Amino acid sequence: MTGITLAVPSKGRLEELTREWFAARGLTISRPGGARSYLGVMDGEPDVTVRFFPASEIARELIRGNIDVGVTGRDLIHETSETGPDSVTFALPMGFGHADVVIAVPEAWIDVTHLHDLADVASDFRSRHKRWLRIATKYITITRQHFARAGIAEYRIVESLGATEAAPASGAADIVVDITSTGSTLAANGLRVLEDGVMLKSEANLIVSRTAPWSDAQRAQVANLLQKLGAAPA
Ligand SMILES: Nc1ncnc2c1ncn2[C@@H]1O[C@H](COP(=O)(O)OP(=O)(O)OP(=O)(O)O)[C@@H](O)[C@H]1O
Ligand SMILES: O=P(O)(O)OC[C@H]1O[C@H](OP(=O)(O)OP(=O)(O)O)[C@H](O)[C@@H]1O
Repeated sequence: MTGITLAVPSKGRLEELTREWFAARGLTISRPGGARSYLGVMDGEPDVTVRFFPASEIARELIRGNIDVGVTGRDLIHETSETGPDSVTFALPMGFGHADVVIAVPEAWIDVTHLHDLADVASDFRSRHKRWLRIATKYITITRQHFARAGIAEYRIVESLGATEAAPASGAADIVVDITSTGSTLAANGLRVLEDGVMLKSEANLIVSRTAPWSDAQRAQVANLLQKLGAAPA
């Protein structure tokens, strides 16, 4: 195997900003096969194969070592696996895709402002309502880790694949863990972030796999690409 793989987001909010970011650093990514093709080219860099993947798959494949360098949100590396952050190097924050993974409760819960209040609520649910506090989220790993560190065990996760913020109003869950940037989706759904409820601050990052089995030539190619992008060596 020669050459290295750079994976960039194929859709969504990170796609265009990623390509603009590379272009601003003199490395133009093109998609010769059109928007439905998953193979790209970096002009003037024959050693670099560009692949377009969904942001979450980029996180998974960097951790597995199937791609060498990738662009995705920090949140997705933490969420994909507990050991995700140890399996990669965050080489460069890219200055876009800023968002926080937060714990939010219904605005009506006026006495619940901090995580320790939530711990009390969780026990109350068990003793008074005879059921678990339900948390709607797609951030299962991050939620479990954070709640375990906070010593809260009395809850259940309701896995949500979209419109997470609607879950408390619809009765599908009591509170949510989700990503937010402007806060407008939470506000529109009558939810408020706990004062100590930011679990993770995320932004798009240039990320290098630590598990990819590189030859010396590939290691040099990765170093060369990082240097051109102004990133620290991996
Ligand atoms: N509102 C937001 N503002 C800024 N960045 C965000 C926001 N929501 C998500 N992100 C960042 O963008 C990443 C990808 O989100 P996005 O919803 O575009 O993913 P996707 O993989 O394209 O979509 P899908 O989840 O539908 O497959 C998130 O993991 C996060 O890092
Ligand atoms: O704080 P805000 O600026 O309101 O952004 C937060 C919203 O953005 C993301 O959703 P997205 O726009 O990707 O929609 P989706 O969940 O339907 O993919 C996220 O899941 C939140 O719902």
